[in-house]
Amino acid sequence: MDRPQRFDAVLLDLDGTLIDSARDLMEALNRLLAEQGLRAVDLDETRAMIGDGARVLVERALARTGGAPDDAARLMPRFLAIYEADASRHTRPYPGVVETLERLKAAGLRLAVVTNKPEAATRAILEALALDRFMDAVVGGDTLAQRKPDPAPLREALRRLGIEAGRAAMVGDNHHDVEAGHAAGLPVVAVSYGYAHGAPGEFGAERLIDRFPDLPDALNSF
Ligand SMILES: O=C(O)COP(=O)(O)O
Ligand SMILES: [Mg+2]
Repeated sequence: MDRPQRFDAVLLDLDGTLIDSARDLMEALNRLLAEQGLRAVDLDETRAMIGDGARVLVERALARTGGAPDDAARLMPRFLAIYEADASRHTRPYPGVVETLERLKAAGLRLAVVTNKPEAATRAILEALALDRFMDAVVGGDTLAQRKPDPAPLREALRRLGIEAGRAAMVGDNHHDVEAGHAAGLPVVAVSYGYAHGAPGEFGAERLIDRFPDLPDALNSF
């Protein structure tokens, strides 16, 4: 691909955009829930709860299974220990992600992950899946005090890349990716295959793609 005229950098959401991580998150949740004497959640329930960081994931899982959502804060260290010990057993990049990231880098774009997943787990997964080599910056859900939909993590990624908001695009699967992107002054490409809460076509993103390999054309269409 040619370097898109409008962009020098692309900020990328992780879960539901670059990687399908639902099964490892479900298995970690189910170990935690079993320890609390609560029922297991299935994959569809897990997908519907991903997207607002680990703490909200645990809160939602407790609420759904008859536990006390208020216990989430207390249970976080245990959940993260379980999840981080085995975060990439089943987690894989979506089809065409590796090849597409290669194309974006070859076109001279700088890339950053901006995710609500805690940074330690994010870095471990990126390394395990050999995606870390593409990333010029990584901002996790606990890197700053704010997380998406707050624009602060996107601004922090741009600062680390040395890129102005006007020269970057955001890519993500959820409404908070669109909100954060717009609040930071970035156009947004939404993906339709992730863990969206609602219809991705209705989030107000400038472009909607059904496959990650459609991203270069979407970026070139601005
Ligand atoms: O950890 C989560 O809830 C998901 O994170 P992401 O979709 O922002 O990558
Ligand atoms: Mg996501």
